[in-house]
Amino acid sequence: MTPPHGLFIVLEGIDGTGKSTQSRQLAEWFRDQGREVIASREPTDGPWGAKIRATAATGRLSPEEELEYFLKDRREHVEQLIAPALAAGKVVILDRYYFSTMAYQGSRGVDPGEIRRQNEAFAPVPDLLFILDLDVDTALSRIGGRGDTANEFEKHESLTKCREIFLGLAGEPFVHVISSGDGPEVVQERLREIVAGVV
Ligand SMILES: Nc1ncnc2c1ncn2[C@@H]1O[C@H](COP(=O)(O)OP(=O)(O)OP(=O)(O)O)[C@@H](O)[C@H]1O
Ligand SMILES: Cc1cn([C@H]2C[C@H](O)[C@@H](COP(=O)(O)O)O2)c(=O)[nH]c1=O
Repeated sequence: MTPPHGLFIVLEGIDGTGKSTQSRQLAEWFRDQGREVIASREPTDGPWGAKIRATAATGRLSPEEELEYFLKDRREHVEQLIAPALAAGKVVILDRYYFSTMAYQGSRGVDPGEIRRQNEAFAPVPDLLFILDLDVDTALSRIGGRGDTANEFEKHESLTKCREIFLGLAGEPFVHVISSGDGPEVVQERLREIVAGVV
């Protein structure tokens, strides 16, 4: 029997907008419907992802070095997890992908269009991209409420630029900007309504 067509969903947005919360709930929803789901995140928990995460505390690399590390991490992620899962007809839900590279390394001066070109040379474009949108002050307060202190990637000025780059993607057919200012249940219902329209 031919497996169902894989479905590739990405959640993006600045730190604290609820990506991890929504990804978990969306994965649970699909599993309740009997679909096989691969939920993952970037930076990954692999060697390159670990190197990147370490810099959140020790101090960031140059924008160019960060870009190279994220590309290396993502190539492994696509080859080892994303592509095989989609080929097997699974649902893949990512908490961050190359649109974060466009936003975060773009906010440091690397051309977002060039970042997108380099990534789309090997990384599949998702079927759905949800951009969770929230003002920076509220996002940072949620990070504090989570018990974390803002790290080197979570500076107000850079997150403001990141948010602008994310919102610049609005209007593309696979992109949906979702305000995450409402409660998590309300946000999840909005995601499910859009997903239900394409599955
Ligand atoms: N809609 C919401 N309303 C209020 N609080 C929320 C909402 N969604 C998530 N939160 C809370 O905000 C904090 C950040 O949520 P979460 O970790 O899911 O965000 P994130 O986008 O994954 O953050 P990061 O990018 O830093 O990992 C958590 O404490 C979470 O419980
Ligand atoms: C994929 C990706 C991520 N980042 C940044 C964004 C975050 O501040 C950190 C860690 O991500 P998490 O959601 O807090 O786990 O990494 C980036 O700069 N570039 C990227 O491509």
